[in-house]
Amino acid sequence: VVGGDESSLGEWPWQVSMHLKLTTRSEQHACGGSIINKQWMVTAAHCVFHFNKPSLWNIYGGFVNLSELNLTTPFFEVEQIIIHSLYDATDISNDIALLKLKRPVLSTDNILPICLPPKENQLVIPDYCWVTGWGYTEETGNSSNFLQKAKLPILSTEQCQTKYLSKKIDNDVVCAGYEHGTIDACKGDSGGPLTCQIDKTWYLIGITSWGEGCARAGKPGVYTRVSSYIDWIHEQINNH
Ligand SMILES: COC(=O)Nc1ccc(-c2nc(CNC(=O)CCc3cc(Cl)ccc3N3C=NNN3)[nH]c2Cl)cc1
Repeated sequence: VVGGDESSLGEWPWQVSMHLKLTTRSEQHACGGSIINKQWMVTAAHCVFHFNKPSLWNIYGGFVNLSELNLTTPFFEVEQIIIHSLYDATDISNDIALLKLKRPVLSTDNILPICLPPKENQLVIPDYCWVTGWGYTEETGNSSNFLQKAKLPILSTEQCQTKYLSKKIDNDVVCAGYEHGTIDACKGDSGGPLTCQIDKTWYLIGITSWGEGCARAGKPGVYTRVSSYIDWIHEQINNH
């Protein structure tokens, strides 16, 4: 996250770090993700598309400081990876995937699921929501040790389309960002949550997906709109 602030433990208890095992003894934060119930988490399809073997991933939750993780830190193992069948890497559409964890997550103060929104736009999305992650803090920077958070204005689909004239911006994505840029998600944040507090409840409104650079003026972040995939999510969870 560019232009964000450090989060405190327990502030975003659904946020997980997905570590990709590069060799038997080395792994690295690759993407964010969100816990949605005891045994399932949601991330971006592009995070797992080329790495769709469950044994490649270690999932860490309940922490904010990446540098405190070591090879003795407990992690969740992945049982199954379900990538949306209509995910298209060329236009990054349907950028959503579900991971079933091998064992149920025991909720603690620092590990709790985020609510899924109702399908389609039954909820009124507030003017501002929050993006969180351990991604780069500058476009040409590096990832953050501490989980970052940033509040961003939500754009209408029409507004967002005017920012990306060469792309197709439809109602399956939601855009967030200031006209002047400055604050945005960045490399390493993808798969993580865009969350909004509505009537005291936090909802997973978006999944960090793509943008043109990070925090550039007139180039908002583009997030998979979770409310467009609620039927798909429930179908997968009930059938696997
Ligand atoms: C110590 O461990 C590490 O350093 N690990 C580590 C892990 C992952 C990556 C990494 N991840 C990606 C996938 N894309 C994103 O994460 C955000 C895309 C995105 C979304 C929005 Cl909404 C807005 C802007 C952007 N945007 C555009 N340009 N840049 N960002 N690319 C790379 Cl590189 C790099 C290093």
